[in-house]
Amino acid sequence: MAAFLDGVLPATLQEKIKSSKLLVVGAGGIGCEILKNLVLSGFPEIEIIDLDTIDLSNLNRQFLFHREHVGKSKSQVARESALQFNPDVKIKAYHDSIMATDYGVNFFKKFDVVLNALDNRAARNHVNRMCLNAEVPLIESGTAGYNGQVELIKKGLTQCYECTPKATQKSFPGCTIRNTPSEPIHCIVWAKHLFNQLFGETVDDEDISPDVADPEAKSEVEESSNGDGEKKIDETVPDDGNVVRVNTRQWAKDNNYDAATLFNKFFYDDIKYLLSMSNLWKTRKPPTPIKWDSILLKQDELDTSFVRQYHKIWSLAECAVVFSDCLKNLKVNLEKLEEGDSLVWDKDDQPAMDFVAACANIRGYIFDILRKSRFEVKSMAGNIIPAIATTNAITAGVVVLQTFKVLQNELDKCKSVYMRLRPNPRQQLLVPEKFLTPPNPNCYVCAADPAIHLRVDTKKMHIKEFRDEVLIKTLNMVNPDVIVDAKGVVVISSEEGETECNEGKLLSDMDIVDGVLLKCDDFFQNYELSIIIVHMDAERDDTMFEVIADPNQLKPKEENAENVKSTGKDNGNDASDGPSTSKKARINDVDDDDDLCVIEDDDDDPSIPRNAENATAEEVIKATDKLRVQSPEKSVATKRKTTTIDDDITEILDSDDEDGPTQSKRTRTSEPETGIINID
Ligand SMILES: Nc1ncnc2c1ncn2[C@@H]1O[C@H](COP(=O)(O)OP(=O)(O)OP(=O)(O)O)[C@@H](O)[C@H]1O
Ligand SMILES: [Zn+2]
Repeated sequence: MAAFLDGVLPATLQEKIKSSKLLVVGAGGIGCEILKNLVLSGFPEIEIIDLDTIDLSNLNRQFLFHREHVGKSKSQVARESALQFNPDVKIKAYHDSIMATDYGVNFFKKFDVVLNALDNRAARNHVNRMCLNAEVPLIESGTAGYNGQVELIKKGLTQCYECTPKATQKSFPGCTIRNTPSEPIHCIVWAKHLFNQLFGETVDDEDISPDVADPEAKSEVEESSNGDGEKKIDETVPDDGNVVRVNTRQWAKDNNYDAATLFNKFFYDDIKYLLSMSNLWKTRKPPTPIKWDSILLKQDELDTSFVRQYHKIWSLAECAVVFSDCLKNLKVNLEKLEEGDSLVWDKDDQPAMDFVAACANIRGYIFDILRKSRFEVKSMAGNIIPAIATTNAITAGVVVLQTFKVLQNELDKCKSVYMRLRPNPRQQLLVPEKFLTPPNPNCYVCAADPAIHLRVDTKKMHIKEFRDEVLIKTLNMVNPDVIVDAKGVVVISSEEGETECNEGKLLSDMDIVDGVLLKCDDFFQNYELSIIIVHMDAERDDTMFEVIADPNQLKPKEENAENVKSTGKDNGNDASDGPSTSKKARINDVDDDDDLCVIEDDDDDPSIPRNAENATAEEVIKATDKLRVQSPEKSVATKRKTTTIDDDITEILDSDDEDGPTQSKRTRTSEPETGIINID
């Protein structure tokens, strides 16, 4: 084996390698490369886990997989392919989620090093906690287009994955999505919401009907709204004034998902209603409602080969054909499921993707917004930064080099490394961090006695929401137990059914009010957290809750807002204070499935140093936080509801920095990056 030839690796390292056992988490773009490197480096015992099967779109960069493997388990095929390089290696493959309860702390303790090659935060957070508990060094990695990052996470020595706040999801005001779209991405988000309303898991914040509570239109619609300012999609049939109160899915089912009926509802009736909100159109171009019949004739003349021309911008009639076909297919797919189950939108699912491309473009025609090809819509809707095979390969190479250092106990040399597109003035493409970043004493995961403040309207939040949205979705617990500290009352139990009766209660019903201390415990993650409740009276559209890790952040709302305004920064973003920026969430924000996204320049973000020469060491640390960054600024100006599309990334800028990586937080654009690998 090449790596064991004398002179390739030092003899001492060879010895360490021979007696080590590694876990690779994820067998995708980076994971496959890592596995290949490990096998070629002579590692004798490797375990690899991945929950997914191989997709056609993986083949352009995941070289352990070939066409005949499509549909098969990633981890198992990766194992088989890697064994061809070296049949003597013992590789154990698991086709499973690393978050499954089978993989507890003892499972992690078996390994000398864990190598993460994941694509989502939930799993990254979880592995972070398990490795901290098991006291196993974790090498965390990620790529975004041409940028990549590798870092060591070692309990007590370095920052953990959750020491600094994560990137916030790019969010759009709900009214923009529902009433006044102006960019293709607004139409795409709306179309994804429509998919969920009709076929997926429905989420209140993903309503697609006109929003009469839009502050801009408020005065004129106040009288006509139903008191709470909301106007449900299903309540509007303006032509005949007949208000039908059923939910969207039920309404579509009752109409047998008839293309003409649905089309007229979403693209004619609702648009007519929007037009009636005349305030909205005083400074904007009004939309043009479209009737199904008006495009029907043109549909018959179509040559349907356009459907697979992914770079073509479909005409209105073509969109209507796709809309109609997808409705039929998706309806069949939905009917195959058990009653109550729903479809999950997936960019790689043909009808789901086609549906979103067609609906987004129809809305584009209505609002005179630039139309996009299916290829572009896929890129934007799937939050894809094209994965670059070479970045993955380089990143995986660095992961294995870091593994060597860990095995040789040279932890001080394991500084984070950033991959960049062009060399810096020092001719570096791989830019090392200057020092190991120490743990954050306020981290709500790796600090000695982690505690957070939770600002919440205790009279509005139910126990179930508290568990699902705060503990599971935001704080990443898997199966929490919660007791009121002073009284020992069990609020949430991890035992099934034990506290079901509490789920519908409000926090205040259970005496969880301002100042109360809750003890939360996730047995599986071996994670204990104290939560101190801070009551706030939430107004409509206010943030549902705020997680505050740094008590200094616990200032009156107005004061905080002022700070944000006056400095132009979110004051809590100081990495030295850790996840001090409050983590804010609305009930039903979309989940952050992927750490990568479609990007756009965000040159105005003043909190990001452009040039390391001008940046203090802290600023550089702050800016070089990997694929996780800052919480959102408190929105002081807007009362509009927001909706989100997936994540944000931190990207290394090609600046003239002398000293190290400078990163810029980027957000999405309508234009894919250059150098795209065709994802279809
Ligand atoms: N909880 C988890 N347990 C195990 N594996 C996971 C978990 N979450 C994600 N993964 C795996 O991590 C891998 C990440 O690889 P990568 O980023 O290349 O994604 P991909 O799905 O292969 O590609 P793409 O998302 O670009 O289509 C995927 O194979 C994914 O299945
Ligand atoms: Zn931490």
